[in-house]
Parts: sequence; C-alpha cells; structure tokens
Amino acid sequence: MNKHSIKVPRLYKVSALVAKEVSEGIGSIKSLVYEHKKKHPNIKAIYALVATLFQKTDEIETLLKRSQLLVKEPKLNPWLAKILIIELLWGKKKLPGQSKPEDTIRAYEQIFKAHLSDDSGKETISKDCYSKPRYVRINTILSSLNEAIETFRNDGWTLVKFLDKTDYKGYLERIVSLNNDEFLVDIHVPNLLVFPSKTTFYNHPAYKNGSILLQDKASCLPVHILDPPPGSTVLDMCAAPGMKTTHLAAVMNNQGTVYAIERNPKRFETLSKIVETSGAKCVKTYNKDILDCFNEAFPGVEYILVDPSCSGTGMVDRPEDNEIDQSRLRSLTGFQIKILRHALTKFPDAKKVVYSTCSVLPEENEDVVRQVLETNYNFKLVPAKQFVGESWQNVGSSEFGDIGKNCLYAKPNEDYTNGFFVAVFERLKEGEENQFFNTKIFNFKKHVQANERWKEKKQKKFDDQNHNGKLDEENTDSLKKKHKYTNDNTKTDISSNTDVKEEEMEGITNRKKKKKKSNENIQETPTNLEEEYLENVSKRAKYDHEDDTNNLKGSRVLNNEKDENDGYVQDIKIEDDSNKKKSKKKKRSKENIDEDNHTNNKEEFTENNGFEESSKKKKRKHKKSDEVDNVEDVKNVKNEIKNSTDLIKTEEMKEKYKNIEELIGGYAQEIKIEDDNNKKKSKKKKKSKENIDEDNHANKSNNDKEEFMENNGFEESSKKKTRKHEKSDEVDDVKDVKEVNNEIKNSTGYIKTEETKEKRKNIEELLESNINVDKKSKKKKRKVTEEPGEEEQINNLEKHERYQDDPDVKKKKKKVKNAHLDDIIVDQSDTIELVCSKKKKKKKRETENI
Ligand SMILES: C[S@@+](CC[C@H](N)C(=O)[O-])C[C@H]1O[C@@H](n2cnc3c(N)ncnc32)[C@H](O)[C@@H]1O
Repeated sequence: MNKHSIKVPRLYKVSALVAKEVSEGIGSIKSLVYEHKKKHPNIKAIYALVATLFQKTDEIETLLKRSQLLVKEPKLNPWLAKILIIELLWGKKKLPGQSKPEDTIRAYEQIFKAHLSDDSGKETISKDCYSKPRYVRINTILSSLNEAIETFRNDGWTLVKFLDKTDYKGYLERIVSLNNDEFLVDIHVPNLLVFPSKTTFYNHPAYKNGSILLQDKASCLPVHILDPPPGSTVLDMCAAPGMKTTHLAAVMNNQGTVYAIERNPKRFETLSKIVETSGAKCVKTYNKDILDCFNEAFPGVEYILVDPSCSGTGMVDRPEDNEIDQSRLRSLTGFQIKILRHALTKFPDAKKVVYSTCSVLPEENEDVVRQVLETNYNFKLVPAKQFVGESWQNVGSSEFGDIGKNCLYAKPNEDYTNGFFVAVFERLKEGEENQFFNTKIFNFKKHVQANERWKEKKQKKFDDQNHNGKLDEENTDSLKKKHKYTNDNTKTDISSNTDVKEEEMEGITNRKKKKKKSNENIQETPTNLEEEYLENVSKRAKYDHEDDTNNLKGSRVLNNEKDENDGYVQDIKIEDDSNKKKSKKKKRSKENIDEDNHTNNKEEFTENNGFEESSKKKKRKHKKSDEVDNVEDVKNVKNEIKNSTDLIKTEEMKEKYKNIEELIGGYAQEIKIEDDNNKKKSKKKKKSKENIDEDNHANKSNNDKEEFMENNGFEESSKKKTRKHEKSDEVDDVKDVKEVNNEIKNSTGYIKTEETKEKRKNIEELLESNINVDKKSKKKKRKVTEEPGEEEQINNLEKHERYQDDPDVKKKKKKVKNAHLDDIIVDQSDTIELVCSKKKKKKKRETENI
C-alpha cells in the first residue's frame, strides 16, 4: 500500500488542533479537549499529549531549532510535528503508525535524542543549526562602503579582513567564529556587511536615514546576478516592499530606469516609501498588476527581475504555522509560471531575466523553470554559478538534470542565509537554441489552443443566442448547464484556485473581466498563444486532477515520493492522461457507431471536451456549425505541423499525428481525409479534362491505372503518352462518385443519419465489388511502381484509416501489409471511381442495346 495514502491517526490530528488553539488563547486545554470531543472521543489521551507538549515547550523548541526539522520538512504541519515528537520521545505508544508524517518524525529520532542529551546547554549553537548572521547592505546611493565601515568602526565594531573570495569554506568558518564586536565584508555580494547574528540596527541612524538596509544576503543575490549596468532599463515585476528595487537602483548608480510594479495597494505604499527614503530617483513605481503590463507601456526593457509571491519556505524565521497545503502550492506555481512566461514573452528587448523565490520547494523553483523553458524558443537557461563564483556549492536538484545544475540555491544550514532560489535566462543569439525546448509539448499546446478556441466560440454563441432570446425553454435549460460548466471551468483555472490569497484573487478577477471584454479584439500573436497555452494546460491539469485523481499514479511526476494527492501535475502527464482518456473514448465512439448510427460522433467529441452530455441530442442543430469550425481548427493544427520546418517525416511525425488524433478522438481525421480526397479528385478531374483534349484515343484502362498511380505519388510514366481510350465517361463517373463523397462530407457529422448511413453502405458495396478489380490492377501497378517516399506512405496509411472499420478492407490491408509496403498504396476513393466508371459504362451499353 502506498505510504502516502495512510492517514495520520485522528488522535494526533485532534491533539495538534487543540494545542494550536491553546497557543492562540482560544481556550484552556481542558475546555478545548471537551469541545473537540466529537472529533475524537479519547479525551484522556488528547489531554495527556497536549499537556505534555506545553510542559516540554522549551525542549521541543530547542529540538526544532537544532534539528532544523521545519526547515528541512517544510510541508510538515508544525503543531502535528510537535505532537508526534511528544509521542515519540515521551509517549507510551512510541509512534507506531505508518503515515508519512510519522515516518518523517521517526527518521529524526536519533538526531532528537542526540540534541536532548547534549550537555553543552541551550546557548551552544552547533554549526548545524547556526543562526544566520545579520546582513547589512550599504545603500550606495546615499553612502559608500568605506563610509559605512568608518561609521561602524566609530561605533566600536572591528572589521575582520577576509580577502580570498575563492575560499568560501574558510569564509563560512570565519562567520561562525565572529566575536560579538566583529564584522566583515561579504565575498559574493559587493557592499554587503556581515555582523554576528542577533545584532540589531533598527535604531541606528544609518538605518533610519536609508543609508543601510537590513537585507539577507540571499535576497541580494538576484540583483547582484542580474547586474544591470548604469543607464539601462529594468523591470521589477513584483516590487514591494522594495528591497530589490532599491538594490537595482544602487547597482545602476541611480542612472537609467527601473519600472517597479506592485499590485497590492498597501504594499505599494510601503514600496513607495522605501524607494523615496533610499533616494532612488531612477525608480518609477506603479500600482498595477504586472500581467497587465506590456512593452507598449514599458518600452525598451532590457533586464527583468521576477521575484513573485511564493511559499516562503526558505525563510528561516517564518511563522511555524505557515503551512503550505497543496492547493495553495498549486495556485502559487500556476502564478509563478504565468509571470515568468510573461517576462520571457512580452518584452522583446529583454536580454536577461532573473527568476527568484525565497522558497526551497522544487515545485516553485526548478519545476517552474522547466515548464517555462519547455515552451520557450527565445531564451536559454544559463549557469547562475558563474555570477557568484565556482566556490558556491548549492545548485538545483539533480532530479531536474541540467536545469537543476544551472540554478542556484542558498541554504540556511550551509550558506547561513535564508533559503533562496535563483535562475538566470538570457535571450538566444543567432544560431543558439534552448536545449530544454520540447516540441511535443509545444505542439500539444496547439491542439489545446484549437480546443479552447472552439470552446470559446461555443460560449460566445451561447451568449449571443441567450442575448437575442432565441432559445426555447428546453434549449435554455440544457445550455444553462453548459454555461454552468464553463463557469466552473473558469473556476478551476489554476490561477483562480480558491486558495489564492485575497489580493491575488482580486487581480485575477480583474484580469479575467478585462480579458473577457477584449477577447474578441485580441490579435493572435505568438506570445498570446503562449499565454493561452499556459492557461489551457492549467485547466487541463485541473480537469484531470479532479476527474481522475488516481491517474496521477501513472503520471510522470518528477518527485516520485510525492503523495498522489499532492496534485503535482506535470504537462507531460496531462498529455499522457488525456491521450489515454481520448483513445478510450475513441474506442467507445467506434463501438457506438456500430451499435447505433444515430449516436452522434460530435456528441462524443463534445463530451471529450468537457461538456455535459445530457439533452445534447435535442440541440444538435445548434452544434453543427461549431463542430465544423473546430474540425477546421484541428485541420489547421495538423497542416501547421506538416508544414513546420522541424517536421521529421519519420517515426516522430507519426507520433505527432498519433497524439493529435488520439486527442481529438479521431473525429477530425475523418473529415480531413475526405477533404484531402476531394482535393485530389478535383485535381484529377482537371487532369482528365486536359487529357481528353490531348488525346482522344487513349486507352481507358491504361489511363485509369496511370492516373491512379500519379495521384498516389508515383512518377509520371512514359505510358501517359500512349493513352488511347476515351475520357468523357470517366469524367462523368468521377463526378458521380465525387458527388456522393461531397454529400457525405457536407453532412454535418460523420454517419449521422440513416441517409448517410445508406450512402456509406453503397460505397461499401462498390468497394466490395472493387476489391477483385483492384487485386488485378495492383499486380499491374507493381510493375511500374517506384517506392513512394516515407511521407506518402504515411499519408496513404492515414487514408486507409478511414475505412478501417470495413471488414474487407481490414482483410485486404492485413494481407497487403504482409506482402509489401507498395501494396498498401491503394487509394480507395480512386478505385471507387474506377468501378463506378465500369459499372456505368456497362449499364450504358445495356441501355443502348435495349
Ligand atoms: C516576494 S514579494 C517581492 C519582494 C520584493 N521583490 C523585494 O525584494 O522587496 C512578491 C510581491 O509581488 C506582489 N505581486 C503578486 N502578484 C503580483 C502581480 N500580478 N503584479 C504585481 N505584483 C504582484 C505581491 O503583492 C508581493 O508584494
């Protein structure tokens, strides 16, 4: 059984809740134990656990601090952790359960015991849990490093000189051994001083006048790494409270422009104050949502800092009950991906972008970088280490391969800073490429996009119809359902997850309103497509997550240890899962055709796209035109792929086709093939006419054969010159069959009515009678056949798919497949014409005779 599915015993959960409420002053242990009696009846055991916890508060706090349990295990609920430690170290049961939190706490047993038996007392701080030093950044706009050092010396501090920038280890040791009156200059970040921990400067005049800022070293890394030169144009996407904004201004010598954007009005006030105090004149602050900011209003941006809201799990002093649940994490990562994509796609002059978080969770870091890089063809990830020196130790997780290697981490226990993450992107120069770009996902995006456009059109149509009062009661009801679905669908957008903070929610709602308003006017640019893709992927992630949580098990989740309910949904998983689902549906759809030809394929398709099934049959007429539009979209996607320069006409291409076909449930494919055949036929008709003029004595059978072969991609043979038979009959015959085909094509679904069923049956009969003729003609054909190109072969195989349900064709296909690939090249539509032509001629002759 999956460990992650084993639940923490309720006894511990309720005890943790009671302890938390006691700590918040909600009530006494006794009253709260009784209040929560319904949740767990064993009040005696709960009381004992909570009471022991409060008796042992000092020990527990020391253990947590020394073991760094909550830093290393950021997902652990702090109160539950404390209760479990109590049970493990002082309880009778000794924590026998198998749930993940219990496993985690048990894994620390020896560490806890070692710390408890440590005689050196609470004041001793081992290197393992060394408190981070006090970092002071000199605001070089108002002061200078030398001035600041002089000031501190005058205050009685002693400067320790540590000059070897390559000796990071020696530097860290020196920090640990700083005396209470010593300070030194940091070896990585210029103008940063390091003081012993617990030093306070809040009342220092230099702090009050803005000459120094109390900023953690890790938080200085992003700007140090972005390093915009004086005079440049910089965008600080998430600016408040403004530590990095003012750092930017300082690094730029207060020359150039820093656009500092902050959405939250209160935080914007703080930002404005800090910027003002710092004397950063080159900063322009905006109380805006960054996702509403584009190149037009912020032209010439060359450097971008993306420092979005995050879980804060890297903050050493974070509040202990700052628990990150999965839905919050999902909404954060959704937002982080969106904002990073915005930076990389909306500012054409941007040449360097730094993404940073104070989170230690790979979901918010390496995985965000991965997802963004997979669909970006303008930027590459560059090794962040080069900007801080090779002696820097901590990089991203090896689980993410080269992405991990190129990213940078600061870690509390090793770098004596807050936990922090930095990734650096640079615009691709000519001939360079983003090695993490993933064509499969990029192409998948196009499908999602077509799908979304179709849904939007449907929604618009519904709105229009509703607005015009055209709907009768019945339709209104069923469409209401759909409408409801679409609204729910919007709700499930990752960015609008219920757990998004209020201020984030506000921004999202405003954006959505605006987006809805301007939706119809928006021209589709590549960047819009990118954004759309992100939204669509998010939606799909959510559909899949909600529809079929169990499927997560089979997904390619990078962190294998993750709980399936973690909701850590990957793009690729979405693709896999939806493929699986679609092919299942496709299969079902085919079965349904056999069972009941009135079952509408379109319905299946609609269902596949998330619309409710009920009462659709009544409204088929409303759907038909949309459906055709959608088919057009999918056709376009396929054509785009076909025409794209990276088209590889081999297995990869087949794979692409397969993916899309599976995704669309094979529906659009049918129409596309028919369409292709029609194109061919009109070509053929044209050629036939030309030939009639050329040579009225050409031989018909030879001509048919040649025509057929030409249309199937064979080289024009010299036999064309010796054509002898008459063409006019053939033209008529072709026309007849074409009409039948066209009628089928024009019928708004595939085999939807008895009529079309009948037509198909006729064609099948014709096909059947053709098989014998075909066998003969094939023998002849083989003699003059040249092996077709791979693309042609695939095309022809595709054509075959159209008749895959026909038993005779199946039989035939199997037979010829085994023989030789040449044999597969049989275009059924052409052979139908051949048979029609013969039959008609025969009939004509008979009539004449009569
Ligand atoms: C991690 S903090 C930034 C810290 C800041 N860079 C600094 O160093 O002082 C993230 C900030 O982004 C803001 N924010 C979140 N979403 C935003 C959006 N869509 N547009 C602009 N600001 C946003 C939050 O209100 C928050 O103040």
